[in-house]
Amino acid sequence: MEVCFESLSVTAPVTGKQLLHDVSGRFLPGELTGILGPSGAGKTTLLNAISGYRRSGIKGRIAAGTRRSRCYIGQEDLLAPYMTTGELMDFASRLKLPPTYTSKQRGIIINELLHHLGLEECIDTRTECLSGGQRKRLAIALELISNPSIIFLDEPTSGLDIVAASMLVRLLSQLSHTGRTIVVTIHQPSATIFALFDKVFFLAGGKCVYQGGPGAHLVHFLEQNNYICPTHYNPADYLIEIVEDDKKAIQLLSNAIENGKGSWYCKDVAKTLENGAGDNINFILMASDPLIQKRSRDCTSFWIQFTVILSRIILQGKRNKTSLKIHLLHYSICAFVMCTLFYQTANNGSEFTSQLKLCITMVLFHGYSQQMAPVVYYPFEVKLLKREHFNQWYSLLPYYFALKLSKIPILTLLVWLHTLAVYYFSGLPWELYRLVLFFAVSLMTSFVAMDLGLTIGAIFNATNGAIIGAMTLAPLLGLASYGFDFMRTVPFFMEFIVRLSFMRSGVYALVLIIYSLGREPLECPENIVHCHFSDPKVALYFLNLQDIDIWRPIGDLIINLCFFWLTFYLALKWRLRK
Ligand SMILES: Nc1ncnc2c1ncn2[C@@H]1O[C@H](COP(=O)(O)OP(=O)(O)OP(=O)(O)O)[C@@H](O)[C@H]1O
Repeated sequence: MEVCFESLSVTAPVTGKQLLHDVSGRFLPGELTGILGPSGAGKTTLLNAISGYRRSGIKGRIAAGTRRSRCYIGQEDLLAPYMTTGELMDFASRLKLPPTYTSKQRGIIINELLHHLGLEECIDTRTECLSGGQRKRLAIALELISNPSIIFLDEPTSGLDIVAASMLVRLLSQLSHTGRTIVVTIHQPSATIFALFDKVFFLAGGKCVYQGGPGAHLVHFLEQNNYICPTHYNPADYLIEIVEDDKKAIQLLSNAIENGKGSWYCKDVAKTLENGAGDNINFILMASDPLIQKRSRDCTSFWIQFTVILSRIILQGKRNKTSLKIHLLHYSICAFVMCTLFYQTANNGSEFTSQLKLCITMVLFHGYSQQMAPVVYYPFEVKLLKREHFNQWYSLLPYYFALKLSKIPILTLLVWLHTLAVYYFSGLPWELYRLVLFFAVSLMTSFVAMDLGLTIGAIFNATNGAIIGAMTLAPLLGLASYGFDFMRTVPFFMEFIVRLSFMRSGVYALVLIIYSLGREPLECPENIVHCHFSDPKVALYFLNLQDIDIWRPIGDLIINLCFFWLTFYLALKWRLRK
């Protein structure tokens, strides 16, 4: 399958700056094509536009196979952590190959690919322990499982030494000669790497300054335009130096090659595009080679995707013992501190404010613990999701449900242990329904906070997310503790506003659990004269909660939970479309 594009322009979304100016080109099957040019020339912009990775601000016509027939491997080495090469290959093969393939057949394909890409000895090595070159090769091996006919790679040699870089490009060259169209961007290739390309597409200042064969063709083209490449000089280096030193050269060479259209094999680009071109961008669905399509992922059901993704998350969770230990330590320390602070205060009629503080501290602890962690770790996972989803590994819905389900067991256990300790040592009555409700409210608060954190992590990067996360918590907490000492005079509209805070709902629910549900009078120490809050009804009256049913704040929490489930899903959807 070939890739061709005509009069392609790309503008930056906010500034409106034009990044590519009406470039045209054609990349043929069975060839390795390099998009070259100085830094900032627009190589990544072009690759992202023709691969479909970028969708906004594009004008022109593009034909680049179907979404299933192409894959994109970005500059960052995005590989799922805590998995070995073999496990990751198996994970990808279960998603990408039709379910009719037996594990033996999948194993044969995996071994063949690992052998071909020189990764056999790394089969039991964890992805985070692989070298830079091995990581790049694994990223390619993973995509090759579905046998794509077009592969786009952004700067695959970045971070590699010259030997590893040449090895990788040689491998790409071999892969392209099996009938695939492989397009890579490379900043400034060495002479050895340059010679491995079948075709090169030079960009400078967002314009095409050369398209065609490397070596003699390029030298000849330069000579025709009065640029004589010195003998024994890498023509790629020479062209980059020309366009960097002399800005007029960009216009001159771009005119000579008609901004990409002038190359002999580009003459019939328009004809190819005629088959299905639209007004703006249009990915023409080209006839697919049945042999190439044989292994493509097209029939893994929701259930298969869900179970495979869930098993990966569980495996990663089991391997990431540090995270589990940190969580256990955090919950244990906080439980110890809270047990000490509120020791036997929940059954003491003279400790009314301590009981309120207990409720606020519980909600603050669960809210803060569960919101801030995803804000920091989730942005990396979103990048991985984006790449795997773009390359058609799985759909969003099975991923979403697998992720949500995977969070339940550990969080439930942590919250249960914490609640049990605080409940017992604070002196709350040992009644099953009260304990279960106290735990349920703590758990719901944790889940709402986690979904809020995941939503922020899905939208923002870790730096901005940490700021937004902290900024969101502050008003929510402010609303949670607002007006407890003047509750009877709180205006109606403020009552409505405070209900928007899930933390407030959590605090209300805990207060009602402590004082309602047929609570017996609290004990009063002998030396205390005024102990009117020993009567739970007085406490509820003071807080203006005497007529509020316990299910109202719990209902508010459930509404918040549903709202943030939806928000998180929509945030992911938006991020994947962006
Ligand atoms: N969103 C944006 N807003 C404004 N300018 C942008 C935006 N994205 C890219 N650019 C600019 O477009 C130009 C091309 O960027 P691009 O990343 O495609 O370059 P490149 O050739 O891949 O560079 P490098 O080899 O250094 O990665 C650069 O000057 C860059 O600053």
